[in-house]
Amino acid sequence: MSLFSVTGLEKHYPLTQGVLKREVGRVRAVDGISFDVDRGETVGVVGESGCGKSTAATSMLRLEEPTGGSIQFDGEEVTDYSKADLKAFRRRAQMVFQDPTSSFDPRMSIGDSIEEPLRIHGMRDRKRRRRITEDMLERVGLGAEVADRYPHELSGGMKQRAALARALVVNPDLLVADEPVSALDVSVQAEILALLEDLQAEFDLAVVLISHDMGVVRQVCDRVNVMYLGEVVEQGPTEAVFDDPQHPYTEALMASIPQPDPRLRGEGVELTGDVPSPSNPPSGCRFHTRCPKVIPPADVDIDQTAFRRVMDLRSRLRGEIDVDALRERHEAEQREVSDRASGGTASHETTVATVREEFDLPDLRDPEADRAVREALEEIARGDQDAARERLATAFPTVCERHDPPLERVGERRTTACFRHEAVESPEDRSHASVEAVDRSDD
Ligand SMILES: Nc1ncnc2c1ncn2[C@@H]1O[C@H](COP(=O)(O)OP(=O)(O)OP(=O)(O)O)[C@@H](O)[C@H]1O
Repeated sequence: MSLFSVTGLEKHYPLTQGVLKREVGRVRAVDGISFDVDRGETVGVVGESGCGKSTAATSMLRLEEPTGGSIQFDGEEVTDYSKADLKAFRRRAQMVFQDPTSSFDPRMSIGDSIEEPLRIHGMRDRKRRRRITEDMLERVGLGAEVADRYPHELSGGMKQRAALARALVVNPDLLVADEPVSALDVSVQAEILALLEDLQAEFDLAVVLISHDMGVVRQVCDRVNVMYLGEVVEQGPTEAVFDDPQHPYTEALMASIPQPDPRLRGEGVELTGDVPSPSNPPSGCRFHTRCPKVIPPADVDIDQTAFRRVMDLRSRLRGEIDVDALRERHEAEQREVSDRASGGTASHETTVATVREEFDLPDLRDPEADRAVREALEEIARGDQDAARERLATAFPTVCERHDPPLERVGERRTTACFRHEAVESPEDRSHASVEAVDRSDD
């Protein structure tokens, strides 16, 4: 059994309205994630800003109360802990935060800050506390003399070293580090990560490392969990995930790592659109509204890029497309090119052309699909975005929207939640794979 594991961990925040604070919805910041970490292991949680990583970190340590799921630590259920149990747990499970400046009291010397947890956990002997503190300062590469200095006298990197010293002074078993290097200069980041690795080996720690940066994860994590909108979409040994990512979101994150050698860059998949709100996550696979590989319907002859663009148009058809603004911009551009256009008499055709251009929609080779897009564009020009959305939803159904892909095993300690995880070559295979996946998700 692992030292620490979470199963179906969930943290929802109520969305309230009015003086009576009536609950009108929920922010599903963390929506049922599961993973484990063992002694001597560093497990990463990676994803874009807002995907729920920090909430996962604080909920798994019960710094905030989770709204669901189980947390196991050394064979015990953390959600059942009494106050006294929690105090003991807080010693054994430490957290390091992103901003080393705000984690120190500016009026306290570094030494006093570091020995404070020892005092809180009952070590009365002042000299002993000081000895341990100085020893810890040496181990994090700062030197005992730093004990008498104040936070403002230290650089960001030094403060993060001191923060590690404070976390480790009580000899914990588990360390949760939330973006421990993202506030630091790039030149200092590698040093702190190397230190974290050394300390982890020395103290035989289980480490959960939270980061938005795939480069950081690659450097220090043995295994990784990729999170999107409150869910884990892929997990596995870091090497394997980087060598052969199974989820398009993982690929997209990897493509965002700066890579000077163009031969080593990923497929260049680009993410379109913003991260949707966790208070109203998309149906089916939550990533389908941005996924470069969203699965087209099997009976429509359409290439991947064109399908993505149709889906981009669809997802904006909740009244989000300001047709008048688009038209005005288009007309202004036209006026610059020629004086022929006379203001205020924009035609229906102009609007259709403008929206088509805005979404970079090509003519489709499948005549029926092409007709559906044309008719939808007409409806948009007439101001009926609902009708256009309905039409496109009917003409371009996708399994990714209708069904939630389950996390499935795709290798040794590897799982992913994507209907495309099987190698698919032809559209026939793809539709077959999708149907199988749908069948499984319906079980
Ligand atoms: N107290 C709260 N009440 C309501 N919503 C919240 C609360 N805390 C966080 N959220 C929402 O939950 C979602 C996840 O936030 P979280 O900070 O965990 O993400 P993150 O991946 O750590 O992002 P970042 O790296 O930017 O901190 C966000 O949409 C955020 O707005």
